[in-house]
Amino acid sequence: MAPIGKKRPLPSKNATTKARKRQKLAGGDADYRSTPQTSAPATNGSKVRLDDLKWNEVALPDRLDDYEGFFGLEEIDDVEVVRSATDGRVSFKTAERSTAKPTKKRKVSEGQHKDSDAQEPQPATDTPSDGEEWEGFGSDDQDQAQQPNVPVKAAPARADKKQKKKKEYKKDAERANGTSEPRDGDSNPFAGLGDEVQEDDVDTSAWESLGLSQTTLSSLSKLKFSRPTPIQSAAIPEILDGHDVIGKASTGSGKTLAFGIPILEHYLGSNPDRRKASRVSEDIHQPQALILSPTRELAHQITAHLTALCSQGSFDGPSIATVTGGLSIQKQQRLLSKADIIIGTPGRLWEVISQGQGLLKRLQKIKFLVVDEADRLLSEGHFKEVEEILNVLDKDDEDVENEDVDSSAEQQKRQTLVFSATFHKGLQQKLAAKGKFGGELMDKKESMEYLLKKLRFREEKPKFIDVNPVEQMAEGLKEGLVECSGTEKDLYLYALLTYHPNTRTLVFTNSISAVRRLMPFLQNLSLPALALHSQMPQKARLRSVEQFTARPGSILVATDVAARGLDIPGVQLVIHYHLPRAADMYVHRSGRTARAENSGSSILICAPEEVAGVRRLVAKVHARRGGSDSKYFIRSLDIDRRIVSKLKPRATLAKKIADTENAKKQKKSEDNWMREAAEDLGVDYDSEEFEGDAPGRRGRGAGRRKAEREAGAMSKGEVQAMKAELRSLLAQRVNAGVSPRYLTSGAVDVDALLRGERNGEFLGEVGGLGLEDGPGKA
Ligand SMILES: Nc1ncnc2c1ncn2[C@@H]1O[C@H](COP(=O)(O)OP(=O)(O)OP(=O)(O)O)[C@@H](O)[C@H]1O
Repeated sequence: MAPIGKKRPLPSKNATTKARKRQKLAGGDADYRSTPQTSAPATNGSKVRLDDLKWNEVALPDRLDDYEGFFGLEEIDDVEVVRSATDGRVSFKTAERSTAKPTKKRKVSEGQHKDSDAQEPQPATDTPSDGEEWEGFGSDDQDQAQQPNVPVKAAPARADKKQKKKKEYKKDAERANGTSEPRDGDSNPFAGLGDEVQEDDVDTSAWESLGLSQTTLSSLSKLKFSRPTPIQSAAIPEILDGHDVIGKASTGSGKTLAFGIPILEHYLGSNPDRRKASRVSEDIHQPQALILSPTRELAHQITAHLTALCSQGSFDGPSIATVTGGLSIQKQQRLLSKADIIIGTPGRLWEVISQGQGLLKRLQKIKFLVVDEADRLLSEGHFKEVEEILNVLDKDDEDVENEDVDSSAEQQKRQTLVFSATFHKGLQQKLAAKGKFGGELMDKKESMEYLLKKLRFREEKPKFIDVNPVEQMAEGLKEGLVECSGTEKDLYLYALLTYHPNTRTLVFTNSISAVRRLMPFLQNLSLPALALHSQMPQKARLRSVEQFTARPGSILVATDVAARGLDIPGVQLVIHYHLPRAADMYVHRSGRTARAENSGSSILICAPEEVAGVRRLVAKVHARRGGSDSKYFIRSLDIDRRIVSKLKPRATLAKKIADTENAKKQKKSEDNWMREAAEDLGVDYDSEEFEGDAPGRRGRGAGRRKAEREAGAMSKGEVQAMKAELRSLLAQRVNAGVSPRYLTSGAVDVDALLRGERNGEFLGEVGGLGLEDGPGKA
């Protein structure tokens, strides 16, 4: 039998019904009435009052919503439920000796609370008639009650442990909030000095000058964030003072909490009784903040960061709705109806707003509008949707359906927070002009100035905070480039990955087709590669990020959809397989490593003809930091070509297998498409006739087509033979020819490499990148 469960008491709805029940009970036929009503220990097998049983709160995963109404569910061990044969009423017998203890809450079984759940706490010493309205299970509860004498299953020990831990958290937070009962010795002003800091907590005195609440400090302490980052120190007080803020700080420097903490503070301030607020209200919420993100993954990540911050304390945190494409719109709409904070990508957000359902009106009353990765959101690509969202946020009264909002007054209240690690030149200049945008700019619809104007800062001069005007790359980042011919990029990628076994690596390409091509290539070489690009189904995208986060040595091959904002701990290496198209993108891609004061490496793979351009691009990024006279020169990594040549046969074979399989897949889907088209037209389709080298069909791409055809024409047996050959190559040791260090199974034999010898010999001279210290140390 399942443990008996009951819900956290809800407020009484009907006092009259309650009184009626009492009367009925006074008539005296409920079994509990025969239970001795004392706090003395119940003896083995004795009947006990429901309230006197040892209820344990069921541990549920930490989350912010109410877990489908199951928060407060309690269960109990070692109790027998006995149903009377005469009147069907049930009573409870403790299977073992237990001490009845008074409880503060009413103990109500699910489905039974409608009248009784608002009763005042009843001590165990109450007389039977005092406030007892438990009537036993009614006939609706046949499943549970029809089986007398079935022992209740023991609650898992893990739940007890978690429960204990939760209580500790709660106590800490209550102390932090000043809401707990005074502890022994609290009357002594020095009593706290001797207290040991909880194992889970860190000293947060460095945050104190920012004027945060004890609740937030307690959460930060539990997150082990002992001090604010520079952008947090600079931005939080300004935001708390009600200013619009434009914040610029390098990648991985904590910008999310720079706006997240003030939003939490606002939430705490406007909901002094958080428990009540979230329990009682079934009403549609008024969201307080709207956070715009350029990518779905970043939106989910911001949600995760804010959830982590809000789930540390004892308060009921804000309800957060993440509104991104690719996931159920209905579910998101449901979440939106009770959201305090909305985080979304412009496309889906616009779709939801356009469907009506009152979201628009509520969005017009938000207190914070956050534009994260602003230079991306305010540039082409997202321009249209952001513009539309900003338009409706500030729509004039007469334009809004059923509008009853004084929009200009509401706009005055909204704070606008704009954050990014990079601002393109135009945007930065405009932002530096601090909100002074002329009316004539309204004509230039496609201009950034127009959008900035649309942001409608509440102040003429938003606070512009640039914490790293001379340093936009993360401090712990090492940069280098590897030069190779254009046709050898795959081989050099393999060489770099081979040199960094068990290293969480992000490989950036400029196209989805490159991701699709590289995936089977790397997987054939037994490398743990995962894909991420915008044409993958959203669930697969999130799964890739999840697996990449969970598996320390994995490799994520991605387009620039992963370049911005993604905060995956322990990314040690970023490889630019294709060169970034712009300097800003180089900053963001490279910023996926060396985050939050960690170190990491960023390596560009370039063809000889690309080197000059790359040097210029990287110098441009660094020029901003060093002034005009200190030109940054990115180093070439001198890879040991002997090792690379030893890797070549396996790379070539892996590529051939991947190409063959791709070509076969492609041919199949093309064949299907052509056949269907032919059927529609009512003509015969002969693939060979169609593919023949008809005169005049030669030209651009003919060579590639021929190679694809050949690859696609390979028999299954031939592919199997290639796979067997690759397997045997991967199993062989690759002798460097200079010392006994070997590469096996697509990964470096780390033990051999680390046996007192410098790994630098593999890559040649790689000083400056830290690679000579061995894999994972970069
Ligand atoms: N005060 C702090 N102390 C220690 N770690 C922190 C602090 N604030 C944030 N972090 C952590 O630093 C990491 C990077 O933060 P975040 O993702 O906000 O960076 P970002 O500046 O937004 O980067 P990007 O520009 O790439 O989006 C996160 O893992 C976050 O949990």
